[in-house]
Amino acid sequence: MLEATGLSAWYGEAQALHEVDVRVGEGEVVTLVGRNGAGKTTLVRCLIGLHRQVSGAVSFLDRDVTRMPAHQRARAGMGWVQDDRGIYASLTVEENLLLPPTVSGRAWTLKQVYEAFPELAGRRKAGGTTLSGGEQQMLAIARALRTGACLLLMDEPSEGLAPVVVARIREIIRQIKATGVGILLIEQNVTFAATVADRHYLLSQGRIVETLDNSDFRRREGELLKHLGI
Ligand SMILES: Nc1ncnc2c1ncn2[C@@H]1O[C@H](COP(=O)(O)OP(=O)(O)OP(=O)(O)O)[C@@H](O)[C@H]1O
Repeated sequence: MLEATGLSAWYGEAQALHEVDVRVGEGEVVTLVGRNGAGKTTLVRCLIGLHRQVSGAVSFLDRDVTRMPAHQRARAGMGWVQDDRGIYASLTVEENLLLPPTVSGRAWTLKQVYEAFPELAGRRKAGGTTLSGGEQQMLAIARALRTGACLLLMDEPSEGLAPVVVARIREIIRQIKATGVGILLIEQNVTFAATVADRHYLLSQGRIVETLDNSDFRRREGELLKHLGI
């Protein structure tokens, strides 16, 4: 559903991505793994249309979106789950859930959200920022699903969460995958990545240095941890 070919990106004169190719299929979970500064965030920003100093091509659902601005890519079905979670502090959980525009017929209803995220159902009248980190992460994911996005791009969904909450996020990702939504995760937590994804791209200095299916990734988990320093 998403395919980028020969993506290069710059910040002024400094090149941050070099001829990167990535692909995410329907119902596929793919991670971008690499050290700080490897280019993971830049790559996702290029895919969703937020970084414009770029060359190469991006296609989404068989449409060339290379020149499409970010808001149109969102309308076409790309859902961005940011690392700061982007929750509106002055709104309740339910108001946060009612806010996103619907972009497709697969948009989750409030009922579906509350069934899949009982944690949010219990907190529907609570202010957005009174939530725990895990609940905020769930709200950010649920909001993207409310739009009907068919591809979710997530920035380190496991970051800063207790192991029991990380396990819950893993469960949620699997549940979303089962609906056919494609998921691209920036993930520094190799162990989490290995338990949730089908495929992994290793980035180093703005280049994809390896593409691994999950069995190879798991087999090399120790080595990857050591060599990547992540
Ligand atoms: N706004 C910016 N201006 C100039 N250079 C930038 C900017 N943002 C990122 N860079 C540079 O681009 C390169 C890739 O950074 P990027 O943030 O994409 O990496 P990352 O893998 O996401 O790292 P992190 O995990 O720390 O977010 C780095 O060399 C970084 O210094």
